[in-house]
Amino acid sequence: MTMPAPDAPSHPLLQADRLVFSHGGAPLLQGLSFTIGLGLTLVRGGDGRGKSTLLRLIAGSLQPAGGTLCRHAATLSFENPSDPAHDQAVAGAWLQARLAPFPHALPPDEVRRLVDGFGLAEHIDKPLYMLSTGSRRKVGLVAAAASQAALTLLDTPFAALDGPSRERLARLLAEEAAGTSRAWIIADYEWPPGLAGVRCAGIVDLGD
Ligand SMILES: Nc1ncnc2c1ncn2[C@@H]1O[C@H](COP(=O)(O)OP(=O)(O)OP(=O)(O)O)[C@@H](O)[C@H]1O
Repeated sequence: MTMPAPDAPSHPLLQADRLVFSHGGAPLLQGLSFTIGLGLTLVRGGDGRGKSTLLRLIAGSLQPAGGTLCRHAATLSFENPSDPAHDQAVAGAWLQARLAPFPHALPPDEVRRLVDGFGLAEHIDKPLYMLSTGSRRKVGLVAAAASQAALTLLDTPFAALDGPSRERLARLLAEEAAGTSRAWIIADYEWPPGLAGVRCAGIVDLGD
């Protein structure tokens, strides 16, 4: 089921038309259509309804079996620092490498402010395998925020965060919700409580 965005986006950055996808068994997504514009869009759904799969389809790491996905965004950020393949990378160097392809990424002093804001200063010189799950996720959030990507995908972004980092993330996303340059897709079970009162530009509902 897809709920229409509250307002049709005036700058569609992504259009999905009758998407079909299966991991091999019964179809997980069948005839899913939606449009994503600027601000924050929620991809919501219960356990196993395909939220993460849809993000991977949008990112292009999976291909739909049917339908079309048209991305108009020039740049896309979808970070997964928890991937064991990144274990040996030093957090600061990993961040730098992740930001390198983004032409409008924040300058180093602003990245540093984000690192400090998420309480990561003491971890920035450590390899990722030494960081807690939450800290690894925060490094990914800093990369996503600092990329200034036109389209940014976040999978359950508040999960495993400490209180101050949840607040920092909520502030960041609240600012982005009011912004006019970036689209963010947040996959989660519901609109995160930390974003209560923040404008949701649209909902793609995968059901319960
Ligand atoms: N690589 C894969 N191969 C086979 N099945 C998969 C694969 N990835 C996910 N699935 C299955 O597809 C379904 C959707 O998974 P997905 O992770 O996209 O859902 P989700 O909504 O993000 O779930 P959750 O919120 O529980 O993480 C689940 O039943 C999952 O087990």
